[in-house]
Amino acid sequence: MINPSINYNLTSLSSSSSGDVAGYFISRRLFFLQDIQILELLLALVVFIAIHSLRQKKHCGLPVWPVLGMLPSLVSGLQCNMYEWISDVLCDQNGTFRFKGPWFSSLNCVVTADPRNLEHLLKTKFPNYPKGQYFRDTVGDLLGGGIFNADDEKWQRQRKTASIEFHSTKFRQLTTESLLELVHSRLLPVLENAVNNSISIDIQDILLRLTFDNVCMIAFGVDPGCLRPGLPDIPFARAFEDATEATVLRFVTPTCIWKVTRFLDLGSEKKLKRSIKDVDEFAEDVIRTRKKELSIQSEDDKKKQRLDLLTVFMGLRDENGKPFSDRFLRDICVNFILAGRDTSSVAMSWFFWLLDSHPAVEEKILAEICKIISEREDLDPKTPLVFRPEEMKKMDYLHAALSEALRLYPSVPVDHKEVAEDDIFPDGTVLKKGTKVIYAIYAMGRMEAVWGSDCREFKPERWLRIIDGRFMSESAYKFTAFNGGPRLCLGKDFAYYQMKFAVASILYRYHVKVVKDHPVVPKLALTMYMKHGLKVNLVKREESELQKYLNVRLQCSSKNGIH
Ligand code: HEM
Repeated sequence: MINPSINYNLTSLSSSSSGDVAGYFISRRLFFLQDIQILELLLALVVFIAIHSLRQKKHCGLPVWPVLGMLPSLVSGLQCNMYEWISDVLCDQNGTFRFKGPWFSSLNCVVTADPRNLEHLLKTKFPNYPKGQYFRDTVGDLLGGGIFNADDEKWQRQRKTASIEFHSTKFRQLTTESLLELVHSRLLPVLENAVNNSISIDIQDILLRLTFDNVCMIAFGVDPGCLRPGLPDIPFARAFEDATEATVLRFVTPTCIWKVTRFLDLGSEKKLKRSIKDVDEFAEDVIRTRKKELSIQSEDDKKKQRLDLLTVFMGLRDENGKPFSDRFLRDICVNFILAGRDTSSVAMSWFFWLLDSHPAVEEKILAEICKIISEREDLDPKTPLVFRPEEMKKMDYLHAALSEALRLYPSVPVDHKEVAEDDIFPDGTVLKKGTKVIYAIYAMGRMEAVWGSDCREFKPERWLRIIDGRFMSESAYKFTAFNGGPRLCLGKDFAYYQMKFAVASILYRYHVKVVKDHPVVPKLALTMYMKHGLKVNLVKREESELQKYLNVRLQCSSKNGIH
């Protein structure tokens, strides 16, 4: 901007100093200053017009910059909470927008949170929306040909076999028994130790250890012991975590760059290579040992003893009638560990965080638990309380509260598909072959159009039938935390069972109080971890507190606690 006072002085000085050398120089200097100011003004104007004209190119409400596309908006979204940023844009754009990334990146995609589009891509036109080559390339080093990363027949074969296994009575028995053992002989003692020593704990870390031990039992039939006293550092668990973190980085790095870095064995690619090597060594060791064990067992023993996925797949043949390769067996197990490890534990962490600020919900959960156990005919107050499978089924309010936590904080916040042939979404979005489609599960929970004006509130009641208070499920295309259609989460029932069992066992014994001012933000990862974990203090429940809910008197053998 021109300063008007200088302009005024300029005119008066130049006119009053004609013939005066000093005045001449002064006036020249001031003219020079004026020239500079005009130049500055022109320059500012050019920059302003350039910026303005570039910014004028808006698409879906977001500025599109030359070369960079919408990247600057994404980067500013990343500074705060990326999932909130996506939610805001989607709410603004009625549920779908097209993201234009830099020309050199792989970020161009269509982002949607419209249930009609989700039903279309997950069910109606399922074959037209595979995981695709981009996803396979990006996660291939870690996941290989496992279920998460496979399409078509390769996926179908694994899905079918695993589905039969997951729904078999024996398998359910194995998983419930191993969970019971882990909760009662590892989780609760670790929590009790924290209470007795008055120490805060990171409950997300504890729950991750619980589900890691549990899923390794299911997948490999081995117990890594992450939740043993002292919470030891388990190299396999660490390698697994490092490998998933480094893999996620590939999604936000241009493909050509991470491929060159991988070739040169630098940075996160070096870390990825090393951690995958450690994961592979662990898997190879387990596979070798299992093969040896099976080779010296009779057929009858084999059937009786092991029900883990590794043993099941070892007994099968591929499409050529040959046993599966060790590499493929490794891929199957690694994929199941990824599927079952973080998802349930982060869901429980967000649940405990929400509960901390919703005491009325905690009261209702407690009332429900107590009502259920008071119906036991053989309730023995002297023995530690272990919830029974049939009791878990009756916990409708807890089921609703966990679903509500998952609606607001889905363990998989965004998911990905690729368009196989040109298509049009029900909302009219045109999709060219090869387009990447991101479905924003986190954003869906925040869309008024989907959940109503109270969508951001934590209200388990929205999941209950008014007439009898029983749990009421929702369409998988509106509540997509477990995916939907043919690729619906295979572990959904088990996950609910596991979460209800662990949460009920904890809440019955302790108040879980989040440490004051503990920062809670999601981490950018495949699964929605809390970036700083969840620091909590546990407070033992008094017997008198539960008395108001129980019809029967609980006599605790310990002084003031609940078994
Ligand atoms: C709260 C817990 C869980 C949540 C929110 C959850 C969510 C999901 C989601 C969103 C998918 C789709 C992923 C994709 O295709 O990109 C999925 C798939 C899958 N989940 Fe879960 N999951 C949970 C727990 C589990 C557990 C405990 C297991 C097994 C032990 C499991 C096994 C699987 C498998 C095998 C698939 C792949 C299905 C397929 O592609 O056909 N999940 N899950």
